[in-house]
Amino acid sequence: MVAPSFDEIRRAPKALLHDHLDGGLRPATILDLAAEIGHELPAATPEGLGEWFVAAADSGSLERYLETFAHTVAVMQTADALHRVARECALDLAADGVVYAEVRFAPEQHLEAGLTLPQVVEAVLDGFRAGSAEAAAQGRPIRVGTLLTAMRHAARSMEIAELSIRYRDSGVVGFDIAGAEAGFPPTRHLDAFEYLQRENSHFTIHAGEAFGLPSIWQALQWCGADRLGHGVRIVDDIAADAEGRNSLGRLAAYVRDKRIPLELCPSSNVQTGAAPSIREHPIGLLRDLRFRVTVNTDNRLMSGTSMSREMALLVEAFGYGWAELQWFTVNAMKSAFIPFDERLALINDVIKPAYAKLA
Ligand SMILES: O=c1[nH]cnc2c1ncn2[C@@H]1O[C@H](CO)[C@@H](O)[C@H]1O
Ligand SMILES: [Zn+2]
Repeated sequence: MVAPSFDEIRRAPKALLHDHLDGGLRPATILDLAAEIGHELPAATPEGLGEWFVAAADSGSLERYLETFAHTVAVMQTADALHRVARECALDLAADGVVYAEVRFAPEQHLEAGLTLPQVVEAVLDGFRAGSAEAAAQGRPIRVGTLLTAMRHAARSMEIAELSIRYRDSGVVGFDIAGAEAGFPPTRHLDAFEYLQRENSHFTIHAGEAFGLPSIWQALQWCGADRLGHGVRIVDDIAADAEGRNSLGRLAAYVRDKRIPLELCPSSNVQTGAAPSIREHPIGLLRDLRFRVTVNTDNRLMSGTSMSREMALLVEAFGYGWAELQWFTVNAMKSAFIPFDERLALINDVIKPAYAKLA
């Protein structure tokens, strides 16, 4: 078997469930926007700035990794800036061969210059629409769904959940909580999750990244999350016996039995210290055990990565071929928050025919 090359992976259709809008700006755009508002940056060229983000995020701790977002959030405070960033996000993902993406951001972080929450959401949704239309015109169709994130240390999750329902027919497909995990358990936002369940809505929760099993357990069994953002620490509930057979604890078994999607983000996990290296990333074990594994970018800017690069890293580390790459892609599509018939159409009309040709 010849390993899929980077160029081939770029051409293959890919599905992405976990990507932060404020973690994926083009460095040149940050420079432009910062100049307009007089925001001081740690580097003066696109190359230098890109390298700075990766180096600063390469910190071994989620808290320090998150500090780098101060610079991206600072330049995303006007409707024009939000529109530009969202438009470029759709174009960049489409250029990388992503055909379906759920992109998330926290509206509450974009109010510093006087925008209201609805204005923030509308600017981003418009930007995604514009970028997707341009990408389609260039022969690279992409469907972008938006997830609204509430910051777990703050107290606006109910408001943001309501916002996600208000815009559910205009491009918002779900809800999430993000930010530092230790000390901010999912149940802090239980009222928001219960509200969303009553609204028949979908949500994912960042859990099991910088904190372990209790966070995953709460996200699923108290809050009712449809998917786990990262969820990588579920391996703490898997043990190998003397013969090397893996046995699953009750929580890990539940996650696998219920086909709970894991939004794994290999490079990001190495940077925050959630995994020692790509080669030692639990994705290898979780795939072997047939958990519903998906591959994601998390923050393309902070990790200097793309969907194609994450897949290429896995091909290199684990010897994966087209069968595995198709499996990751179909898993993601099955786990998407858009309606079932639309997921099926992408799987059957776009993804499977393309991988059949590549294999
Ligand atoms: O991997 C992550 N874990 C937890 N929080 C994150 C991660 N990546 C980004 N954010 C946080 O989510 C906010 C909204 O997009 C970002 O501003 C960042 O603070
Ligand atoms: Zn994330």
